[in-house]
Amino acid sequence: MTMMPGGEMLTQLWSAMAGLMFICAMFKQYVPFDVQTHIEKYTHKLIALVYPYIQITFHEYSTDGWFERSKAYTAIERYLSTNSSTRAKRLKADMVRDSQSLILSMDDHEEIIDEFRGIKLKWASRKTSPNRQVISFYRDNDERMFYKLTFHRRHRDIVTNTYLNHVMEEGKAIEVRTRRRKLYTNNKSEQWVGYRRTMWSHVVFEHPATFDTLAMEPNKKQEIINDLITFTKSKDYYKKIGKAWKRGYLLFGPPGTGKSTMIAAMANLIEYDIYDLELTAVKDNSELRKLLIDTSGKSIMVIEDIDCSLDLTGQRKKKEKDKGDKKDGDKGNLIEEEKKKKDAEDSKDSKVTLSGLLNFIDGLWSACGGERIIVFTTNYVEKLDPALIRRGRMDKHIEMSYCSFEAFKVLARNYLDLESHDSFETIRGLLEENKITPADVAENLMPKSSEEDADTCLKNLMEAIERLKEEARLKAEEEEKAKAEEEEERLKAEKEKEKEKEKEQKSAEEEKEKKTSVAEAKENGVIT
Ligand SMILES: Nc1ncnc2c1ncn2[C@@H]1O[C@H](COP(=O)(O)OP(=O)(O)OP(=O)(O)O)[C@@H](O)[C@H]1O
Ligand SMILES: [Mg+2]
Repeated sequence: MTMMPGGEMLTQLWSAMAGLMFICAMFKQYVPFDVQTHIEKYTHKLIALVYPYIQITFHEYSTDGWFERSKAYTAIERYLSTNSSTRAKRLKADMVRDSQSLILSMDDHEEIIDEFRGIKLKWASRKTSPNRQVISFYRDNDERMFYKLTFHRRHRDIVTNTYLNHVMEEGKAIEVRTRRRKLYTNNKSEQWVGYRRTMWSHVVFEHPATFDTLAMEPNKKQEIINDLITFTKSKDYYKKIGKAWKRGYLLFGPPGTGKSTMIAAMANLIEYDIYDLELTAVKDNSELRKLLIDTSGKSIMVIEDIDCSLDLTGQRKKKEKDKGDKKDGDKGNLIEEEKKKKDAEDSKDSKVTLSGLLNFIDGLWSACGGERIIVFTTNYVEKLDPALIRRGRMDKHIEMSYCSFEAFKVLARNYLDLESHDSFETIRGLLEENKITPADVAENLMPKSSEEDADTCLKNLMEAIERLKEEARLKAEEEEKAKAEEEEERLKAEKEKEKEKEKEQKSAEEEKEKKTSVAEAKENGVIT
């Protein structure tokens, strides 16, 4: 046998390929289309007889031209991004929408071998050639990507029943880990976001609060962390007990005690999106349901100041009354008040009822969309209907209260990097005697200029607490005085009343006497 020189062999290969391509072109041009389809069909059947492999394709966009990127394709992309980045030689880097980091995936026409329970599976990334006869309104690039999975037919069952599920779950988990979380809020009407109409609009959620920075009793904090983590891992448990995978938290306490901060810390801990539901902007119960259906899993649904949004009887509250109630609360925040006033005006058009809200929390629809946490916040827990906050609806009631010494220590560590200080004991005493919110403590601990150091900030805090103490004393005195005055007024009024009564009695008696003497005179014949 004579060996062909390398160059000559290559030339022959090229000419053979060119010949094949020429035949293909002729075939496509001169053989009628239906004959071509027949020939293709039988060729596939013939190949299937001798070729022992099964192929599954996953297209990036579904073939009916719909614009949504296939969820399966996205999950596979993420799954392969961890596998392919170590094995494939050519990778493409992409900043995929909603992701916070670069995604490395197989480049076009690249292939990798994955292994699952000893089975080898081949993933290939391919591109369909553009169909020039179809005019696309949406995408300027008609090339469609797809993944092709090839495996031996004896593994059909394990691949279709187990492996593909594994790929989807892994892919989704990677997506959750790498995605940017979102903060949604509801609008008054639907609008286009990307390719679909929705009532939610969103921004990237970037709140820095964590449970480390949250000032609270350590035990209570740990209990909440454990509760949240257990919840996220309890899919099978909830299924077993036949309960929708959701959990309700009621956060209550005075303004500035960290309720909103806690929600941000929760979302950061379990990496969920937040849906901040503005109930006053929801037209009616059916719109509320629509909003619920339009949320994704792994989300925290928040309704802030629930007492201001819904009356217990199902009718909206008169804001003026509410405003009066809040006068003695220390929520002196004008902007907040303005906002709430506006909400109250808006709420006049809203017909969401208490039963609508209860349905929203644990009706049949509440189970759709995967795991969900519902959080209500309120400053006045006693005003809420017991039905709304009963266990099972709001599973965990968390009181956020005034700053304790333990909570202060967290703030001192965060704001001043202090673990201990001479003044801590004095501050402990002051905090035990006085009610000051963590928001006020935090404000005093924050240096206001570069000259202010930890000592100055702690001094500021102590002075602030002393001032508060003095204010509270004066307020108490004033209240006492007002009470005494009120009592005096009441006594005076009572006396007046008594006098009036006596007077009336006296005149009645006089009248009676007069009548009796007239009668007697008549009887004696003095008067006829
Ligand atoms: N427990 C806390 N830990 C850390 N920071 C806190 C805490 N409570 C309040 N703060 C600080 O005070 C600010 C206001 O707190 P936040 O908005 O969470 O209070 P809130 O309880 O939601 O009040 P409101 O009832 O008025 O909505 C926050 O920006 C945060 O910096
Ligand atoms: Mg708040």
